[in-house]
Amino acid sequence: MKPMYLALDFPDWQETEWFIRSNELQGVPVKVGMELFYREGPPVIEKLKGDGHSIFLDLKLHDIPNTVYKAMKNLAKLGVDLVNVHAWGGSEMIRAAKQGFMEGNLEKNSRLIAVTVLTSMDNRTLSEELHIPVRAEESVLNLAMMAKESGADGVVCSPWEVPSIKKNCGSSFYTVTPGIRLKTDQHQDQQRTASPTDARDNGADAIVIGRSVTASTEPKSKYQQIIKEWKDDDER
Ligand SMILES: O=C(O)c1cc(=O)[nH]c(=O)n1[C@@H]1O[C@H](COP(=O)(O)O)[C@@H](O)[C@H]1O
Repeated sequence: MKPMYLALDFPDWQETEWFIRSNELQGVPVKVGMELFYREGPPVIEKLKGDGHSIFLDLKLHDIPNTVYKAMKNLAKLGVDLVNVHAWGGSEMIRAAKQGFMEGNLEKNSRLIAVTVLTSMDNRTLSEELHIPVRAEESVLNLAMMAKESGADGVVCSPWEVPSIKKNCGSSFYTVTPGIRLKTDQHQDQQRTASPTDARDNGADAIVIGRSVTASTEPKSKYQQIIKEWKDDDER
């Protein structure tokens, strides 16, 4: 089954562990982001791996190529499924990240992916604030093609951009889609949102789900509801 990564956006390990255990989510695929990693560091990855979780380590590296190369070499040694950089760091930075990733990577099945346009941004953010003269879909596709050319194994994008990425970058180019919300959910700071069904129907390879589950009054049943929508018909 295609993975659904649960975003463990919690302040520390204690709260994370409590949430996983009390909702019987032991062993599900998880995403570790800046909040948890900056507090707990690499040991949190070892703990989660020891508990059987596959991991998307989301630290979105974005710096000069040499710094990203060295940082990625260290991150790759943690042996996670997915690790990411910002595509806006440019082709040279992504190539450097790939070099570090390959030198440090002990798990041959892991992937380096590039974040295109954050799902919290819309066309207005791009045009009015960042002075980018193209719409989000076009910017995402340009970044995806550049990332592929530079050695990335896939991208982070919204589900709506997956079909054009697959068409232009090939079906094996991996697409991970956050900004997932059920129709009745709050969108919070997300702009380019989609439902798990939309993500599935658009051909996303993995989804990321956070607050719709973690901030829910009934996280366990919400998780089950979302994963049911995400599964292919023949897996139901
Ligand atoms: O790289 C990411 O994971 C990411 C990229 C992006 O464009 N948008 C995005 O929301 N994310 C992450 O995906 C998660 C989404 O969380 P929720 O909005 O709570 O579902 C957060 O941990 C974000 O940091």
